Amino acid sequence: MLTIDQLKDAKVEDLERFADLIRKRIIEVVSQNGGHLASNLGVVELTLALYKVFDPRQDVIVWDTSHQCYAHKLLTYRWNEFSTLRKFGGISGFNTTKESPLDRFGAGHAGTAVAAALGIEKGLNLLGQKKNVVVVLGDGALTNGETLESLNQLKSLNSKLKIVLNDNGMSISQNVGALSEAFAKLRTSQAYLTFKNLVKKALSISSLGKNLEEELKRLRESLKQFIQGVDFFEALGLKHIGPVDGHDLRLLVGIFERIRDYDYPVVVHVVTQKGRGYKPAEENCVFFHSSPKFDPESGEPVLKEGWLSYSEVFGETLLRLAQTDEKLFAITAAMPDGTGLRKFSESLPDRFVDLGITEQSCVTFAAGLASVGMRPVVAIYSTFLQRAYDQIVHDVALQDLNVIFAVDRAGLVGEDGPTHHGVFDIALFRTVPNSKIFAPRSLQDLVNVLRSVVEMNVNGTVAIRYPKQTEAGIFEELWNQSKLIDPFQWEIIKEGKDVAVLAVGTMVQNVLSANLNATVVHVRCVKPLDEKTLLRIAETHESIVTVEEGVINGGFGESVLNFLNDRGLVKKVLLMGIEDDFVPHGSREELLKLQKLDPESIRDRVVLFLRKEVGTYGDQVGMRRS
Ligand SMILES: Cc1ncc(C[n+]2csc(CCOP(=O)(O)OP(=O)(O)O)c2C)c(N)n1
Ligand SMILES: CC(=O)[C@@H](O)[C@H](O)COP(=O)(O)O
Ligand SMILES: [Mg+2]
Repeated sequence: MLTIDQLKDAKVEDLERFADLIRKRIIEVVSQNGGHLASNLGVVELTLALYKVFDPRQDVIVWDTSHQCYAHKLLTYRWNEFSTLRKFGGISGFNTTKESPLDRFGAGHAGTAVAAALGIEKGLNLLGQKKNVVVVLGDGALTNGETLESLNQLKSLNSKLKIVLNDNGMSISQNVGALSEAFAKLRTSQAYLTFKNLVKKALSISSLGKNLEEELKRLRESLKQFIQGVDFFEALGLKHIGPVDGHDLRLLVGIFERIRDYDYPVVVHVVTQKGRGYKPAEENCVFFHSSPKFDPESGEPVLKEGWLSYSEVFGETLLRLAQTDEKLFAITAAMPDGTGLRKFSESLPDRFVDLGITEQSCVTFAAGLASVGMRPVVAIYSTFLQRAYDQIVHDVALQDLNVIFAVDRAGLVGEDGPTHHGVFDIALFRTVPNSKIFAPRSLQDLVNVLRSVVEMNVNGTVAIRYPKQTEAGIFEELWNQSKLIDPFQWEIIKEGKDVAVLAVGTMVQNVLSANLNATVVHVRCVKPLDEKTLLRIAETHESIVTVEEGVINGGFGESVLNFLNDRGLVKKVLLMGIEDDFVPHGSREELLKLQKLDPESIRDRVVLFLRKEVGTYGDQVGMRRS
């Protein structure tokens, strides 16, 4: 066990031992629970040096995205509880103020730290509190629009932010874009290597009382002929130190000590290695970015053989379709692997882009492509697509453009928790005029829906949502058995008595497993409603239940209520979905149970609903909470 108190008392020579302890603990727990292994192993020295000099109890340290916060958590009094990382009721994989006041700003989405830190700094100044505000920012998050917008404001806001740029050359996969190329040149240049040694020398000189930054500046000037410099920071009015070795504890402590009292904004550009100190993660940091459980000895992951994710099936299907349809174009926001597009990117590189963590730009870029007749498919996780609401409305829908949104990780994602659950997309897309929302219920259904949308030219703003889930299957068989369907038509899977359950996508299986004597309908198309089928259901059933893995507010169930109300059809209706609250982290199964969306809960609730006389919407809301 190690705490910040021990760190404060330690000598710099002890820190290497501390780094070993922290790495061991991270590997031990992540191998059991899964988690963001590679990013966390890369920032162990950086965190130790930072917390040796700054103090998260006094200063404000804001971690961008915060997927790399494990060493921070361990040092800030969560060593033992860390064994519960990402488990239901346990420690979150991200910073959250609900867990500790030392997690100063909650996050999970990238690019928020600089803006938040600027606000914090401004607020503290107005409140007369003198504190250092420090941001730890990844090179991937640096290229995000929100980060760039905020960096552009540092000078005019008279900020004194200290920004530690953690440059490992990687986003989840290889970082992209011009800035990232410039950094790559800098990292590998002879100048950086020479500079590393000179910085060490400078530190020993500055201990004699000279100003480190002046010395570094002088050194940089003298190296200018070698350095293909990143003048970027200078243009933003930021002092810039580095690049420096982010695993050299003594060097980092020395630099942080010297910048602590600067009264102007400064960027310390540190170079780290993702996965550092654990060979399997060093060798495959993409896989170990967000790792499943693995054997700590061999690094072998625990995977289910013969199971396919919806993402893989989406990627394979799109590739097949694109091989014969030259208009199809795939776009990802820094997640070629997570979205299943890796193979597409390698097979059809001219019709694929990874634009980095720029969800908004991805959508408008797609709109641009569509405006000249291409057929773009934007694959983004549901939670990150929230960022691009205006682009969906203003750049795609209002312009009548044909863009397909592959909304991955729709529904509860499990261990990543509330920052990542994809529960708002139905409500989001429902508000967009003329949009279409599809929710396949199986891998085969996903292939059929995507094929049909593309081959039957379903136009406009089209969203296809699917979960973070694997199912047994072989892609070749899914493809060979695929067929064109009318994607707008609901499917009556089972005829029953008294009650009809309208289940969206993933919920079809749970409703079937609930084993109710009910009519079960697969709502393949959430919007527009299949009015013909809904009217028939309403004519033949007294009670209707809707079940969706998304928020009830603004969700599918509400559209059914509106439809019935508009036609004066008085029915008993129960809406099931995600309540008006954030859902914590835990396994998907645990969370579905918590939300009463597992088969047993669905069964109990429907039975109770049918027993009770419920005639008003208010009663139904009451019922949902019982
Ligand atoms: C808005 C948003 N888009 C995408 C992601 C997914 N994501 C999480 S971490 C990450 C890479 C971040 O790279 P970097 O900031 O360099 O951190 P590193 O993992 O390299 O330490 C991405 C793309 C996210 N969290 N938020
Ligand atoms: C921090 C972050 O946003 C990503 O790393 C995300 O956790 C990946 O999720 P998947 O593991 O579902 O791809
Ligand atoms: Mg990075």
